[in-house]
Amino acid sequence: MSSSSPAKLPILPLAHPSILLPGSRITQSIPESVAQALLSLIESADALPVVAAVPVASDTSSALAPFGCAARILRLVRPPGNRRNSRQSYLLTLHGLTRVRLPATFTLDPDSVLSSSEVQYPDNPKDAPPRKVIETFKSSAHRLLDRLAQDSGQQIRRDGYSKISAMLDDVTDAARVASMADILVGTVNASFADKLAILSTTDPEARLSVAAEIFSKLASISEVTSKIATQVEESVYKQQKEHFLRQQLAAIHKELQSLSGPGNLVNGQGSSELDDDEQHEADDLADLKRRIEAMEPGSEERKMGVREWRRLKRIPQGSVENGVIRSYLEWLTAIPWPNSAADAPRAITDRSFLAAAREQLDADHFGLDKIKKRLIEYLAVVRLKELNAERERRAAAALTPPPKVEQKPAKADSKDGKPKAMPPPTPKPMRRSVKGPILLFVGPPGTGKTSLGQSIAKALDRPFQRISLGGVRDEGEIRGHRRTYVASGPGLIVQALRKAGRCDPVFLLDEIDKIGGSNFHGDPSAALLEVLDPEQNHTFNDHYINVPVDLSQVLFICTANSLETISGPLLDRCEVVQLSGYTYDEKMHIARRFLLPKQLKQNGMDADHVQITQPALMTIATRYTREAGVRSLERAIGAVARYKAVEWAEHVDMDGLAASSTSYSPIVEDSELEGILGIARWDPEEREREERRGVVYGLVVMGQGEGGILPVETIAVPGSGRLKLTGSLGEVIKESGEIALSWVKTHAYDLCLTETRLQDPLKGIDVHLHLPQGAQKKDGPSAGVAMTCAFVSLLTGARVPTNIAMTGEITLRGRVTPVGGIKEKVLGAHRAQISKVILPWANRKDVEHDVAPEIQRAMEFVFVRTVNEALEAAFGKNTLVWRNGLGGPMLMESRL
Ligand SMILES: Nc1ncnc2c1ncn2[C@@H]1O[C@H](COP(=O)(O)OP(=O)(O)OP(=O)(O)O)[C@@H](O)[C@H]1O
Repeated sequence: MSSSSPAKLPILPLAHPSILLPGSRITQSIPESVAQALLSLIESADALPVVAAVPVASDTSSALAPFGCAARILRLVRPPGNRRNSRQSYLLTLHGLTRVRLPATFTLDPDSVLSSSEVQYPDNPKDAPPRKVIETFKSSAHRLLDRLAQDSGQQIRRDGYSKISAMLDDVTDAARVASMADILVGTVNASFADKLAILSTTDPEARLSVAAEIFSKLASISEVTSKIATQVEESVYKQQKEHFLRQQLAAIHKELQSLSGPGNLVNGQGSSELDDDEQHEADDLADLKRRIEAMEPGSEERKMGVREWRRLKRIPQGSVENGVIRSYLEWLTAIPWPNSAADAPRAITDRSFLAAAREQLDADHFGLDKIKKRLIEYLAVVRLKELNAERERRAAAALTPPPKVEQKPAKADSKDGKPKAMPPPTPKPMRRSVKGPILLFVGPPGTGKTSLGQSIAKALDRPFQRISLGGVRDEGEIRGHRRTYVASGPGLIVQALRKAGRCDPVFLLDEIDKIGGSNFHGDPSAALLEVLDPEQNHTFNDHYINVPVDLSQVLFICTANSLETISGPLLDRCEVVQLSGYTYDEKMHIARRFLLPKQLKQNGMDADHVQITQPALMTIATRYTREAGVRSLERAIGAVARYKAVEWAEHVDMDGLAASSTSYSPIVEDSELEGILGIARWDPEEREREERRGVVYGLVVMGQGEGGILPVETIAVPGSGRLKLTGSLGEVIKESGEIALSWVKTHAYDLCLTETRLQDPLKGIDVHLHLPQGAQKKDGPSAGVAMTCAFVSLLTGARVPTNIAMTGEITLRGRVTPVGGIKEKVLGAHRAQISKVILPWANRKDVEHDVAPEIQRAMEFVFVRTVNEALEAAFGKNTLVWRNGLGGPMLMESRL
């Protein structure tokens, strides 16, 4: 850059941030002293005078910028008369001509007004700026002008920007394009710094580049600003619209309410507490927020809660999605998470805990000594683990330094939903590991499985929840359904956890033998496996909640009626505790001590109002019910109590309370039972048990785990020696039938059924074997002895007395092998008033250990090793005719 043609011009400082560019105009107010100096300049000059308008470089000092603009004075306006003395009262309009440079040595004299100084006019270079630079400049200028035209609300402004745009196109002279840059930068809303940069750039090519940059920057800012403005506008519009519609809705409701008459108005003011739902809504939301804030900082559940809370805030109220998120958050915050305050430890560590637990079990249940012993062992293990965990916790607490006093508690999320910075987390207390093995109570209905579970919960002082799994076919019932499903919700486990309100309850998983296996709804028993597995259940995944739920503190107890349908892996995780049913003696005690008082209380009576005699109670147990447990017995006692309640109420109503109660007798005699409970279901003489050829009684355990007797019926029909089996028999029991018949055929000659050893005893006949009680599926190896006896009875004509029942399996060689369920079977036989039981020799120990002494005394047990011994025990000594060693028949006493 070269400088030439120095000239002397009066220097006019422009107050910051005013700046004048060549080709532009500016109007400024100036103090009177400056105006006077300018006026004298105007008067002394021939034409309109020129001054150098120099900007003040910053607002902090009065130093001038090194460049200014030579400007012609266009106008100087004197203020009206009354304001003549005020400062800055003159208005000066200047027109910028060309840029000037102040000498480096120039300093402004504060005392002189409008001092003159030498200035230099920078030379224009000979070469015009290159085309490319001009193109870039023009396109960025067009982009900015278009943007400004778009953004401006007034038509006149839009027209102005379009005209400038057209003018720019018209300028083809490369030398003039640089002055266009000055004019445009002066026109658009460029900053002081940008304008100063343009003023200080004397080289036209460089000036075009700087101007292009400024235009691009301004266009981008304008674009972003207008985008944000549109977004804000849209959201405000949406909110306004929603608010407006809600107002309208409220108004419509109000109108409708007033139309439906004053009957609906409460307090005569036309509004009820039901209308005040906005307040409730706000309260509910505040409550929800509080509960999210109370969650453990940094935990998965809290993160999920915060995320969903933010979504809830974004979604308009009343929408379906809003409801879905609300109910999800209700669930999420209602689950007792491990840190929840309700998680109070209890006196399990007390020295008296086990004694108290024993008392509790005795107070709730009669008998069941072995089971109670097992439960006390179980509780002792739970207690020991708790004590160990406690000790470890203390040791860990002693090692970790105490938290600093100034540390503030975890702060809630801020109003805008953004989590505030968390203080460093305090060390987490170690999780208590109070797990014992998972108990599985197996036994017939009504034997106290559920109530034992309740007693354990009471002893541990933990909430008890019963989860019924009978008939659960869908995995979703255990694990919950994903939120994408309509009306989805959490599964049974999470529901129970919420009801329990603590994270360490006792859960009784009832009837796990009735849970469905794998099907197209998933595999519920596989889901149960995850629940019960201590390795996995600290991160149980409920599909609805979708945050790992810790079940490691939950004590699980399962119940089942039989073990047969429980899947192997599930059984593997449980420790089986067998309950077998009660003897009549035990039932009498349970009825007197527990069932009768309970039923009297439930029916508003007491022991003075109803007294059931011992024979009457025995009759209820033996003739009105015949079950392993005591549920029907309890029901029957309840029916007696209700009957007496009606009698008592009628008596009181008629005679008044003061009247003598001679007409009302609290005693319930044996003879009255038929009038109260109807005809007894079971006949004491067991008439239906007829002693017949080909029929014997076997012993079975039914599907519910209940023991009983089962007739084995056989008949001979014309045929060709085949065996026909009916009665819903399984494979194993069918095989028992085949083996029994083969044994009889092999020994037909010895039993004098045939003349020669090779003769078939079934010549011309088929044997049909039937096990009645039709619909029940029967299987299992225990009917071999009974079937053999039935075949022998059929073919020889000898009969087995009906007071005899038998169980045991046989081999082809005629040995009797042991079977299971002896206790249940013997109890069932006792209930059915069987007096003699034939059992395998190997089951002797089971009877000695498991069968109550009073039953052992009341019944005769015959233990047999071979089929021959069994036949002798069944038919009686010397009843059957056995061929003697010489081949002739050995005549014996016959019952034919
Ligand atoms: N040994 C007992 N002492 C006192 N009451 C008992 C005893 N056994 C059972 N009961 C009572 O019998 C009733 C039925 O018992 P419970 O409901 O526990 O049976 P359950 O074995 O769970 O039956 P289900 O297999 O059908 O679920 C309860 O009222 C219970 O208190």
